[in-house]
Amino acid sequence: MSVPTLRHSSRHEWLVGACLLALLGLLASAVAGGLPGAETVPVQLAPAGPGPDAPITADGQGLVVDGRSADAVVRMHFTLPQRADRDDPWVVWIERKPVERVQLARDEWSSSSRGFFSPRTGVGPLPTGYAFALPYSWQGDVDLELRAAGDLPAVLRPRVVANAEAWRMERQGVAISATIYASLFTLALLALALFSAARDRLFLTLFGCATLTLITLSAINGHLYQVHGLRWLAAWGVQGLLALQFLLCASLPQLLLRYASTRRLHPGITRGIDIACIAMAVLAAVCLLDLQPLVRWLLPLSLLSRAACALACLWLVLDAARRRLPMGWPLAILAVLTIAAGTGRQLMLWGYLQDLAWLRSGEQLALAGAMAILAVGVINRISDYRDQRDRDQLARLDSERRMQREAARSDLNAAFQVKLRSCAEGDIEWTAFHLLLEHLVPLVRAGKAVVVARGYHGRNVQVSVPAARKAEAEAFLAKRELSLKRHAANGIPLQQPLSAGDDGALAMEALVPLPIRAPAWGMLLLERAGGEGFTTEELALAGEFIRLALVHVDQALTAIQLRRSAELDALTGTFNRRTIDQWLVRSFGEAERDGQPISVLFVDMDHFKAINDKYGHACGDHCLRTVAQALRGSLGEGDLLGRYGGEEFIAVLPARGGAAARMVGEQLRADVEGLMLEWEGQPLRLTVSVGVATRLHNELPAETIDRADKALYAAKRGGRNCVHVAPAVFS
Ligand SMILES: Nc1nc2c(ncn2[C@@H]2O[C@H](COP(=O)(O)OP(=O)(O)OP(=O)(O)O)[C@@H](O)[C@H]2O)c(=O)[nH]1
Repeated sequence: MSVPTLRHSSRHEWLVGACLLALLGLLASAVAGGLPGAETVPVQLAPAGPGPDAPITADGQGLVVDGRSADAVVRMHFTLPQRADRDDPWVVWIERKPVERVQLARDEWSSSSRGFFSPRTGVGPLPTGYAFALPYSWQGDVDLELRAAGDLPAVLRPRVVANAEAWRMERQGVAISATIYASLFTLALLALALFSAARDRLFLTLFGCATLTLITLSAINGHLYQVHGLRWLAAWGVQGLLALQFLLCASLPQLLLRYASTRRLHPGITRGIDIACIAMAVLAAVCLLDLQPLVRWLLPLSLLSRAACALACLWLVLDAARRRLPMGWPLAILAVLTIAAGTGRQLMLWGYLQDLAWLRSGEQLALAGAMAILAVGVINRISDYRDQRDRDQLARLDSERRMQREAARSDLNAAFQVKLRSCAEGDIEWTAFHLLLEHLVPLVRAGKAVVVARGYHGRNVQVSVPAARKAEAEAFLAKRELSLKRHAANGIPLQQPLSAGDDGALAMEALVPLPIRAPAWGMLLLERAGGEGFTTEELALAGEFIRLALVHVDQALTAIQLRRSAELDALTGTFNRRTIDQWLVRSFGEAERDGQPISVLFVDMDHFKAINDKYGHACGDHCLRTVAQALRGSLGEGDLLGRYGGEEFIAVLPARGGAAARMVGEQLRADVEGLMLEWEGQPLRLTVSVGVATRLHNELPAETIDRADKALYAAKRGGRNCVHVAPAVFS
C-alpha cells in the first residue's frame, strides 16, 4: 500500500490549544505546590568535621552526593519553634532522588535509613520525597547529622517543614505523577487499539514508546520499585535506570521518524539516527549485563545519548512542523519545552538549581503532553487510510464498471454480427435498435427506454422496452414528436426531470439523439424512476452504443446490397447467369431426390436488334426491364427467372413437366405480346419466342438447357412469337 499523504493540521488547532491550556494549568498548579509553605524552618548546612572538602553546595543548602557510594556527611542546623499541635510534628523532608541511602542522626537518636532502590511500606503509593518525622519534644536549636550515598551524583536539599506541609507536597506529587502515568497508560491502550484496527506499525511504535516512557518515568521517580510485583527490578539499581533511559532515547526518535515519514526524504540522516538508536539499545543491554569495566562510562554516555536524542527529536519535529504535518508545530513547541525542562531538572539534580516542583515534574509533564499531541497527529492518519480506502473502493468500482461495460460492448458487437447477418433487409434497423436497448437498459438502470427513428434508410422504426408498454410509448412519442425532432437536430444529449404523474412518482429522462443524416432523425429516450439523474458517463455509453448500432446497420445493409449485386442482373433485377446456374444444379438435385419433374424455359426477344437500331439502346434497356417485369409477374412463387444473355431470359419451373411448362411458356409469350409499350410517344410491340425442355431421367442441367436452346431455335425458325417444346432427342 502506498504511504498515505499526511494532511494539514489546521483543523486540530482547537484541540492543540485545549491540550496546551490543560498542560499549563497542571504546571501552574505544580509550581504553586512547590512554593515553600508558611510552616517552613530555615536550615543551614555545615561541615560535619574539620576536613577541608565538605560536601556542601556553595549556597550552603545542599548535600552533594558524589556518585561513588561513599557516605557524604553534613551537619544540619535549624531552630524549631514550639508546636501547638502534637499531631503535627516537624519533619525533615528531602526531595526524592536516586540515592542508595539517606539517614539522619543526633546523639542517641537516629532515623531509619531510606533509599531510592529499597522501597518501604508506609510512604504512600507514589512518594515524592524522603520524610523524617522529628521527635515532638525537640524545640529550639537542633543539630542533626545528615548522611547520604549513591551511585549517581545528586544534591540533596533537606527542608524542615510541618508534617502537614510535607503531606501537602506529597499529595501534590501524587496528583502530578498520577496524571502523567494515567495519560501515558491511556495513550498506550489507545495506540494498541489503533494498531489492532489499522494494522499500521506506527501505532505499535507509539504503543511501545508510551509504555516505555511510562516505565522509565515511574522508575526515575522511584515509583516502579514501590509496585509489589516489580520490586525485584530495584536489584539493577542505577544501571536499570540507565538502561531504561537508553531504551527511551532509542525509541523516541524511531517514533518520530515514523510520524514524520522522513525516511524517504533524508535517507542519510535517518540512517545515522537508526545507527545511533541501535547503539543506544546495545548500551541498554550493557547496563543490564553489569559489565564492570564499562560501568564508569555509562553515566556520561547516558547524558550524551539524552542530548543526542533531544537534538534528533528536535530536528525531526521541526522538520515535521516545517512540512506542515498534523500537529507539527504544537509538537515542536512541546519538544522545546521538554528539552528545556529536562535540562533544568538535570541542573537541579546537580545542585545548580533549587528543588522546585516544576523542575521536578516539568520534563515529565511536557513529555507526556508531547506524546499526547503526537498521538493526535498520528491518529490523523486514520482519516488518510479512510480516504485511501475510499479511493481504492472507487477505483475498484470504476474498473468493475468499465469491465462490465466492456463486456456488454463486446456482447452487443457479437449480437449485432450474428443477428443482423441473418436478418431480412426490412428488419435490420428494428433488430439493431432492439439489441441496443436490450444491452444498454440494464447498464444504465433505466426503467423504460425507447428508440425512435424517422426516415432512417427510408423507414420509420420504433422500439420500446419493456415491450408490454409499447402502446403507451407510442402515444407518448406521438405527443412529443415535434419537440423530439427539434432536439435531435441539436445532436447533444440532455436530461430532464419528468413531471410527476398521477402517482406523484419522480423520474428522470435522458434524450440521446441518433447521429443520422437529415432529413432522417432519431432519438433514444431513457427513463429512470426516482430523482437520480444519469451520469455523463452513462450518457456517453448510450451515445457509444448508438454509434455501434448505426455502424452495424450500415454494414448489414451494405452486405445485403453487395450480395444482391453479386446475385442479380443489374439492368433487369432478375438473377444473373451465375446464380441461375447454381440454382439449376441445386434444383435438379432436389428434383432427382424427390422424383419430381423440372422444366427449363428459354425466352428470347424477337427482332430486338431492330428496336435497338431504330430507337437506340436506352429504349432497348427499357424494353428489357419491362419484359423482365412481365415475365416475373407471369411466374409462380417457386419459379426462378434469370437473364441468361443479351436479350435472352431463362425460367426454371420446379415440379412441372412438359405440358404444364408449355402452358407457362404460352402464358409468358402471351403476356409479353399483350404489353402496351411506348417509347417517345410511339407504340412498341414486343414478342418473345420460347423454347421449353423438361428434364429427362439422369439428365444434367447443361443437357436440358441445350435442348431448351434448340427448342428456342426451332421456335425462331417457326416464325417467332411462339412456344416450342423440345423432344427427348432432336433429329
Ligand atoms: N439495349 C440493349 N441491347 C442489347 C443488350 N444486350 C444485347 N443487346 C442487343 O440485342 C441484340 C440481339 O440481336 P440478335 O442476336 O441479332 O437477335 P434479334 O435481333 O433479337 O433477332 P432474333 O433473336 O433472331 O429475333 C443485339 O443488337 C444486341 O446489341 C442490352 O443489354 N441492352
